[in-house]
Amino acid sequence: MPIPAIQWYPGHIAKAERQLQEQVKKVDVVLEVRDARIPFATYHPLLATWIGNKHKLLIVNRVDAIPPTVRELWAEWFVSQGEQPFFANAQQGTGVAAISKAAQSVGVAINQKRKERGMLPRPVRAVVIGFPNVGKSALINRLLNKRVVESARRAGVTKSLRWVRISDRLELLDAPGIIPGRLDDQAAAVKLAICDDIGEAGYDRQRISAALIELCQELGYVAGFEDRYGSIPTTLSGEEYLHQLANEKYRGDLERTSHLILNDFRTGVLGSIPLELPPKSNS
Ligand SMILES: Nc1nc2c(ncn2[C@@H]2O[C@H](COP(=O)(O)OP(=O)(O)OP(=O)(O)O)[C@@H](O)[C@H]2O)c(=O)[nH]1
Repeated sequence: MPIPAIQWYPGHIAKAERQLQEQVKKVDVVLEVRDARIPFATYHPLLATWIGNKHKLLIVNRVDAIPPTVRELWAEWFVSQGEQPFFANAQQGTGVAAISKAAQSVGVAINQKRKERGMLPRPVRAVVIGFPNVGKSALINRLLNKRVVESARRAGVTKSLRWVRISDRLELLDAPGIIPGRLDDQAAAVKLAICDDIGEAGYDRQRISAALIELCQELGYVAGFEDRYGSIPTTLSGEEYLHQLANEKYRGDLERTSHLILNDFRTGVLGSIPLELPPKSNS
């Protein structure tokens, strides 16, 4: 498969990294959101350095977009790595109460220390961070129980910092921290593009939809293609299938067909499709 041309802007990345680090500095606990379809591609290798020894909660969002069996595999794998993941559907609010509770419980230890120093208790401070489009704003809205942060299918812009109180024990930065894309990993970048986590201007739609087809072949999630388009991309390459479908549906219009496939994947029309699976354990 040819390597798709993802374009990056180093200046923007440096600025986003600085902003994120500023936000992290101001809080006690970081709520890191990843996309359940691509938990690895929505992880940034420098994140641990940025977070330092602050508390972190790992939120695997869009759990509705993967099959329950795959969710279980990820749960086991994260636990084997010493992480305690919280699975959520921030759009519907599923799993959000447990996240709020876990964030508030971080405050217990903090206030115990404050008490020992003769200080009054204060709410624990948190920030939601993650790659674009993973569901940060939707999670913030659910935590706040109201719609104050704009949540939309597009790349976001961080606004000025403001605290919002969730309870007398928890305060949240109202602007999510955006983790900038990864320059160094093309395979991850392709998955981010497939999942709409990179602005459309940054990639070639035909190549990305061909890559999606091949990932579905590799992982064995092609049944939805048959239901939707009447054929399964088994023996064809991603590009060949794209051409075949374009000829059948849109008189060879590859752009339109690519748009259709990507949109069908993103909206779940092709079914629950994970684009990554956890590594198999050796035991
Ligand atoms: N199916 C599903 N959709 C979700 C979920 N969480 C968020 N979404 C949708 O995904 C889209 C992006 O969500 P946002 O909350 O705007 O994502 P974000 O991370 O704040 O995005 P940026 O502002 O680009 O950084 C919206 O259309 C949400 O409704 C989820 O758990 N499941």
